[in-house]
Amino acid sequence: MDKTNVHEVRRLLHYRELIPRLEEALGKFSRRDSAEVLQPVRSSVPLHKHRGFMLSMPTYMENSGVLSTKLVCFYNREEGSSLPAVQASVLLMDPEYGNVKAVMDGEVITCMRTAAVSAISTKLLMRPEAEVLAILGTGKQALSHYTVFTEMFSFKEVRVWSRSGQGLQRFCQSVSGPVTPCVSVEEAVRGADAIATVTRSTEPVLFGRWVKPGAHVAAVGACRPDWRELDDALMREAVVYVDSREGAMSESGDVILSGAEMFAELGDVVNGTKPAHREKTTVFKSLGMGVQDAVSAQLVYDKWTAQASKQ
Ligand SMILES: NC(=O)C1=CN([C@@H]2O[C@H](COP(=O)(O)OP(=O)(O)OC[C@H]3O[C@@H](n4cnc5c(N)ncnc54)[C@H](O)[C@@H]3O)[C@@H](O)[C@H]2O)C=CC1
Ligand SMILES: O=C([O-])C1=[NH+]CCC1
Repeated sequence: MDKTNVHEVRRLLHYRELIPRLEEALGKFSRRDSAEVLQPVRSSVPLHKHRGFMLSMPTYMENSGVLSTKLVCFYNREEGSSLPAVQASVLLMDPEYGNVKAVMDGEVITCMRTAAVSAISTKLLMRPEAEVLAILGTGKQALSHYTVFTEMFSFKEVRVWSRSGQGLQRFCQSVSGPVTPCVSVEEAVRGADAIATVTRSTEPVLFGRWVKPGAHVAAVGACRPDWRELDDALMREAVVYVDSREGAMSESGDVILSGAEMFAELGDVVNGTKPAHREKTTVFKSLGMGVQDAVSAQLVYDKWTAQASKQ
């Protein structure tokens, strides 16, 4: 991917503009009004030789005139591999003519929209008196989650854990605010009010017995039907919210293998059709949706064309 494109997307995309658009898009998606959002469950092609998957994520928003698809490859790389875990491109098309209007880098979009949606779940489901955030993992998603969570909330402490000491050190050096490095998951999450799991693990790393009652967990990794980040106890005890019921039923190992009940989509809470159980332990199981990429890419495109027309 052309680096100028990556920098351009990073320059144009800001959480303060992105978050309200994503919140609105989640609400539209959960209304299942096909003129608002048409988003089939994404298709996935295994890349066995390379321990990866390619996802194709088409989305049409008829009322908004947005037609897009994201192509994203993600990999279960060996620890220490210098190859990226996620690579993506987003295509924006004209729905009337079918021509491609823009092809843009999808890596920044994926990092930012995923973290922004976790921040929305946390805003809606975390207890108001929350003080401690724990982040499990120290990769790209961990960084975007740190950025948006510290921008949006005033945590007294942000704890971070990685299974790699080097990764933990790199993370602590690269963030601009305070952070407490932790040597174990238990140390990081005991007493935490909000927990973001952003690892490439395929086995549970977060166990219910360590989680403070009433905490909110934004679970971002484990995007395959046989991959886990959370254990059965946590999934069964918590009130579980998802981005898409259909998506979670086909892709989330944490949902499918635990047999946990999905209480609501996040969009249902945005729409006020399902309650936000802030008083209980809550899990938001994030898998990522095409509509999140569509509104992010449209925002980049609108800002880019507005700036270009002034020059
Ligand atoms: N829900 C969503 O919308 C999205 C989810 N993802 C998923 O989020 C996760 C993180 O993505 P990135 O930050 O881009 O990856 P990354 O490769 O930059 O970071 C992964 C982190 O997980 C850690 N890790 C790897 N294997 C582990 C294991 N077995 N146990 C514990 N930690 C382990 C690494 O040390 C690193 O800190 C991936 O699973 C990815 O597929 C990525 C994009 C969107
Ligand atoms: O929505 C997304 O872009 C992804 N979900 C899992 C890996 C990438």
